[in-house]
Amino acid sequence: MASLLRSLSGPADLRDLGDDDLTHLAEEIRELLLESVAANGGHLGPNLGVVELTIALHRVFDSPRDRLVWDTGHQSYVHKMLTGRAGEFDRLRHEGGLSGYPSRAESEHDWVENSHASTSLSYADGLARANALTGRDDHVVAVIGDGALTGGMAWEALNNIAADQSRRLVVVVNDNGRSYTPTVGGLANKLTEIRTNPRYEPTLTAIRERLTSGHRFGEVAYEALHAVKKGMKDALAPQGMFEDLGIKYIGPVDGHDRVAMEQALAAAKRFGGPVLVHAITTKGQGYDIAVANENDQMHQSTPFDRTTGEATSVAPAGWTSVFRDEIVRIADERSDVVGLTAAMLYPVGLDAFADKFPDRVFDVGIAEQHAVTSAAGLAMGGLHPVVAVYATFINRAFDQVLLDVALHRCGVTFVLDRAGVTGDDGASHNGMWDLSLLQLVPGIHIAAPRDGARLRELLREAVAIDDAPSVVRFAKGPVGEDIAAIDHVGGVDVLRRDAEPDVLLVGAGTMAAVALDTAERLAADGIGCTVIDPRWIAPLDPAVVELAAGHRLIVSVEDNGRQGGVGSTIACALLDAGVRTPVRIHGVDQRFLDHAKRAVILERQGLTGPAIAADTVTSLHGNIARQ
Ligand SMILES: Cc1ncc(C[n+]2csc(CCOP(=O)(O)OP(=O)(O)O)c2C)c(N)n1
Ligand SMILES: CC(=O)[C@@H](O)[C@H](O)COP(=O)(O)O
Ligand SMILES: [Mg+2]
Repeated sequence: MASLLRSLSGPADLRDLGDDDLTHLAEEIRELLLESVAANGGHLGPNLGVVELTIALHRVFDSPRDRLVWDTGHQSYVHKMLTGRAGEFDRLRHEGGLSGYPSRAESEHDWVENSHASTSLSYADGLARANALTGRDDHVVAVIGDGALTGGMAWEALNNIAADQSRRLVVVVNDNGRSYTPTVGGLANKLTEIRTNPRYEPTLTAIRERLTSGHRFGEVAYEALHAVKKGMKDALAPQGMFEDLGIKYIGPVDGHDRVAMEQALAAAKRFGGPVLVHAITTKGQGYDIAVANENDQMHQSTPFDRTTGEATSVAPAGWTSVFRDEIVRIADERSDVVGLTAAMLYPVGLDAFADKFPDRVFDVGIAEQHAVTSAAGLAMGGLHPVVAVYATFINRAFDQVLLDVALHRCGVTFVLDRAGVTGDDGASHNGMWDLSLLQLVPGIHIAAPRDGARLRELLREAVAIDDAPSVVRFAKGPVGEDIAAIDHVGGVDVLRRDAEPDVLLVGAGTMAAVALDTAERLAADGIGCTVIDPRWIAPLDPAVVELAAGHRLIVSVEDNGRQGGVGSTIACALLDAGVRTPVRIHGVDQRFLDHAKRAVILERQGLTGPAIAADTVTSLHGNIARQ
């Protein structure tokens, strides 16, 4: 790591640095970002885009007295470097190393760990109210991206923030025009209009040329004009949207011009009421390969080669690619099928569908609640929507699934990618709640495919359901080899059947492979098993209860929280049927998991063949002893 960055112990040290040092510091920060993300993976584009903005923030405001809240938090690496953690970036996103998001355990400068977008303004509203009520005259600053600003919560918060003109609350909109892909919607269009106002640039250039043509004074005069640059933008690019709300607007400001940013932030700080600073930045700034990357400007990178920007290891085909291909085949056959994404067209695999049928895939911005209820409207209008989101993000749209889709018996299919433990992105990104939440929804159909073949089958079965919500959920990462069934009982696939089996192993989704591995290990101990994959978690197939009755122990395995998951459902069904076979439920502990690789967390959680086999032997002997 370079020297100046190493010399900083905290944000206060920034205030003694001169312009040249600060310019050099920005270069060192970009070098460390490239070095650490190339080695470890992470959010390169977003962080390269906020280097000057973050330096300016920490020079104008006094963290942690002044609270700085980062929306989504994926763009907080620079903040971490400037708050004493630059030396830890060699272990970025490593287990026990630096988290890729703010972390209260890491620093007093960090406030919000939740990586779900559009929450920062609500936190800021609460913090500012608390300051007012407790007599603190400190500032609250929320940094929110243009993408996160398309989330409904952000506007609920702005409505409240604007209600009280006495609160010292600064909203910094980091407007780079992108979520992963370009940000969409009317708001985005307005921001783009402000950002690219044709009248502003030529006028400013003309003034710059006139002032600096040939004499020294001109340069000084132009520099002095620097501070009023924003005023000219106000005049030339009217900013009514926010000021009509009652929030003072400052900008647009060049987010890579640290001096301009500091002047705008200082003006905002002096303002003493709710104020919005509109910073214009470029995602990937300083690394041309990122800036030029059309898909996502290296929003989220796996380890890569800095000279080419190419991933250093090519991951095997993942679940998403199976979905990406099959949904296009389905769309070919069914013109009523449409797709919805919440600003994640490529990550959820709807890009091929959108390429072939651009009028049938809708990007609604980071607005999952809207996506779900809009899908209900699409279904009422005679279409069959497929809403593709990461499993953890469906949490915030639970009420919409329950009362906008299911209550009206709308045929909407939810494809939940990244279901189960994801690992690297910390507690709020694990998809460990969807089975527990969605099994509460009356009439819902939930499928958990065990392999690519089953994903294709179950996706087709799901889109054929036109009178209820259907869900297909699958994990992050590579999809294993297809696992053929050797028999079927009702709608349940039998994957293994030993002679005189003692144990019924129920493997849900990706855990079917773990269940088979467990059975192999138990067989070596002379314990026979039947291994089944229910395919549909909800409604639970009665065959599971029938099969359970013929065994001495039921062992369920799932990549979901234990509370209210598959195992709970099976145990409840056995109780209801008066089947007294004991049940062992293997799932994810119901707690927030620190970041680590998915495989490491699954191992820690005992969701492996060896661990489950050992527990089964103990339980079986225990049960034999009790009977
Ligand atoms: C509720 C929710 N949905 C989706 C995501 C996935 N996601 C993470 S960052 C991001 C784009 C954020 O764009 P923006 O707010 O403009 O920040 P930028 O990356 O451009 O700095 C998305 C969609 C999320 N974190 N939270
Ligand atoms: C913050 C953000 O962008 C997350 O959505 C995360 O990066 C997803 O990562 P994966 O797409 O690698 O699961
Ligand atoms: Mg953005």
